[in-house]
Amino acid sequence: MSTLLSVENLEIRTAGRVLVSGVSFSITAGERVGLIGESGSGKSLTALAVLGLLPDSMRASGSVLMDGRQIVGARDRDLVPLRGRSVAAVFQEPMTALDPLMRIGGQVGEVVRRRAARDGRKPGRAEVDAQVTALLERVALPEPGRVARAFPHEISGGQRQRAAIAMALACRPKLLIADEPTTALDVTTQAEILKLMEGLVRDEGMGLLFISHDLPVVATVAERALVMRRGELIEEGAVEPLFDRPAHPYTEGLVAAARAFDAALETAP
Ligand SMILES: Nc1ncnc2c1ncn2[C@@H]1O[C@H](COP(=O)(O)OP(=O)(O)OP(=O)(O)O)[C@@H](O)[C@H]1O
Repeated sequence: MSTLLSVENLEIRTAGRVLVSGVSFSITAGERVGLIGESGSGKSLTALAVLGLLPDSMRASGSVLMDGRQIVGARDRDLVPLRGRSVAAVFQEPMTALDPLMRIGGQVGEVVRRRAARDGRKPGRAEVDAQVTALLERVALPEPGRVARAFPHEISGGQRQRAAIAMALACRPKLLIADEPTTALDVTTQAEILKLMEGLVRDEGMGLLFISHDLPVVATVAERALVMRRGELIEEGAVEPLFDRPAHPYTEGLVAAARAFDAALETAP
């Protein structure tokens, strides 16, 4: 399998503080990888570095090769074509991806148009509308026609996240980065969206970098997991052996905490 993303010795600093250090990993085409670790361990910054979206106050060094292009040190305008075509992202709060003043259909349609323009095509209104409906159906949104006409505040949080996933899918990226995409949702919606994402990524043959502090969630979607602690990658491996027989005491602690939480849920009245 060809390497889609290769991160080598990534370091991220701000104002003399090292936030991420010595992080190296790679993702092959179509591979689903989880990135886990407690809050503040550097997961989101690592994802932002891959997207070339670190805040101006931060400096990255090392190498991030996305689809053969170097992200570290690249100018923003050189990264624009890469975003969408090679990599797209879904974040915890879908409103980060959605414009509150634009109808859902218009927003998804805009991505469809941009994607077509990249291939040198200019689809007509009917074709764009048909693709928007197909995408909204693909993410299992009920009544896609109504959702397309709705503004973001007129649909539920779970439906907004499905719309954000539809926009990411419309780009047809080779790698999808999902940063805690279900954390803000109730447990049932969370399970539905995880199942949906896992199926979509598998069907489309996309790579997935799925970030979460929640081990069972990562085990649902990923084949391999990376464990971060205090800005460093401390363990990685196939999900099942990693969770069944963690080598690092920190991973062991994460697993034990997840098990204790599950047990508490089962015994709850
Ligand atoms: N804009 C910023 N300026 C300064 N420090 C920051 C900034 N963003 C994050 N950090 C720090 O960098 C470290 C890593 O943060 P990051 O958001 O990557 O963690 P995380 O593992 O994604 O946590 P969470 O699960 O809570 O999102 C933390 O110590 C955090 O306080």
